[in-house]
Amino acid sequence: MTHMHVAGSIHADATSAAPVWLVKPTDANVLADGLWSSTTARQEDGQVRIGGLAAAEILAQCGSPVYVIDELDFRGRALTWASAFAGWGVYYAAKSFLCASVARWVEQEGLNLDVSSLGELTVALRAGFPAERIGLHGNNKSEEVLRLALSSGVGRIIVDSSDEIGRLERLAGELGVHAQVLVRVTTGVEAHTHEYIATAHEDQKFGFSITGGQALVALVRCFHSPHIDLRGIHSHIGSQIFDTNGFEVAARRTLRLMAQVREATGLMLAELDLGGGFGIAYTIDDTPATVHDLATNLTDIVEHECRAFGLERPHLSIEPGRAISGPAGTALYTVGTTKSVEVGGGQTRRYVSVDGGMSDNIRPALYAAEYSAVLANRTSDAAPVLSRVVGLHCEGGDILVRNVFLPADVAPGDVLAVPASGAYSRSMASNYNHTPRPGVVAVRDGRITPLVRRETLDDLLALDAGLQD
Ligand SMILES: Cc1ncc(COP(=O)(O)O)c(C=O)c1O
Ligand SMILES: N[C@@H](CCCC[NH3+])C(=O)O
Repeated sequence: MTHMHVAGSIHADATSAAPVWLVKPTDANVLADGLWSSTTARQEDGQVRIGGLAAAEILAQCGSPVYVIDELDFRGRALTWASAFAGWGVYYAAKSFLCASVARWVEQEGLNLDVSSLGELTVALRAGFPAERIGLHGNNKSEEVLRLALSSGVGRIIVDSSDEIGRLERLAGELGVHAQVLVRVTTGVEAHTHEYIATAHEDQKFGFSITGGQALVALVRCFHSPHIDLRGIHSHIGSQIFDTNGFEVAARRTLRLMAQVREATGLMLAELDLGGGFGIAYTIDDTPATVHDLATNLTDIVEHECRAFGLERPHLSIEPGRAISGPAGTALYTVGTTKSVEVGGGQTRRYVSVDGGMSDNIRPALYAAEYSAVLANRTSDAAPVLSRVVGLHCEGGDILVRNVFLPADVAPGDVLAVPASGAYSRSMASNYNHTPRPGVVAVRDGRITPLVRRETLDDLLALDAGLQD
C-alpha cells in the first residue's frame, strides 16, 4: 500500500472546542479568500451578493433554503480546467451536480461528461449532450443503462466487473455495435481521506485489482472480444485529494500495466484516464493547488513514467467534478432559532438552527466534512462567537457547519450563506423527515434562472399510495 496525504476538510473528531485551524476572526463579516465563487462579495450596504443579487433578495424570490450557482464562476472554472489540460480529455463528473442547464454549460465550455447512472445519462442525452463525449461509469450497470449507452453511441463505457464485460458483449452483439471500453483498475493507493470516498485501496467495491492480476485478465479478455474496442485503462483514487503523490503512484502502476498488456497482446492502449478527486477549499484550512500546477505536475508524472516503461504517451483524461461545481455553489438558509450551550471549561457554543440540514447536505454527517458560513443579509459589530450551524432534522448529527465564528447577535430571520456547496450536497439530498428538497438557481448579472425546481410537500404526498384517493 502507498500512503498519501489528503485534504484537511475531513475530520473525524467532533470535540467541543474549536479546532486549531479555526482562528477567531477580528471581523466576522469578512468573506475569507479562496472560499467564495468569483462574483460573490459583501457590498457597502452589508449584503452578500452573488451574481449581482443580494442573498436576501434571492431567498425572497426563490424561497428558503436555496442552492445558488454562480453561472460565470461555473463556466469560468470549466474553461480553466479545459485550457489548463488542453490536449487531455476533461470529463466533468456529473454526480457532483447535474441538471440540463449544467450539461449545456459543460458542453458549451468544451468539456466532456462523466455519468454514472441511468438517471444521469438520461438527463445528459435529453439536454442534447453529444453522446460520443460521454463516459459511463458504475460498478453495477443495468442492462437498461448499457443498452441506452450502446444504442445512443456513448463514447466510452468504463467496465468494472467480469459480469459486466459478459453483459456488455452480449448486448453489443445483439445490437450489432462495438462497445468502446476502458477497464477500471484498482491501483492499491491508499488515500487518507474518509473511508467512504477513498476508492483505490484493495478492500472496496470498484475496479479490477492490478495486484491480484484480475486487471490484466480483464484487459486481455476485452482485447479478444469481437464486440469490444478496448481503448484503455481508468483509475480513480478517491476524492478531495490535495497532493499529487497518489496520482504519481497510480500513473506508475497503470502504465506498468499498459506495458504488460502490450507484452501480452501487442496492443499499445490508446488512453489513460486518471479519474477525478481534486480537492477544493471548504474552510480556511484547505489549500488546494492551482489547476495549472496540477496540469503541469500530472503531465510531468505521466511523461516520466512513460519514459521509464518505454511507452508512447497515451491520450490522457481526467474527471473533475467537485473542483468545478463545488466552489460555484452557495447554500442560503434562514435562521429559525438560536441557543447557547455550556460545553465545559467555561466555554459555550452557540447553536444556530436553520431551515435545511442533513437532508440537503449530508456530507458533514456522512464524512465529518467541514464547512464555513457567514451572516449574509447584514453586517454585525457584535463579537464573533463559536457557533455550530445545525439543521431542523431529528438527529443530533444533523450538523451543517461544525465550527464557525458568527456574530453573537445572529437571530431568527437572518440569512446564512455556506460557500463551496455546489458539489455533492443538492445531488446527494434526501427527503428525510418528509422534507422537500431545496431548489437550485443560477445567478448571473443580476438575473435568476431556475435550474431545479424546489420540491413541494405535494410532490412528496403524490408518492404516498395511501393518500391518492
Ligand atoms: C470515477 C469517478 N470519477 C470522477 C469522480 C469525481 O470526483 P471529484 O468530484 O472528487 O472530482 C468520482 C467521484 O469521486 C468518481 O468516482
Ligand atoms: N460524494 C463524495 C465524493 C465521492 C463520490 C464519487 N465517487 C463527497 O461528497 O465528497
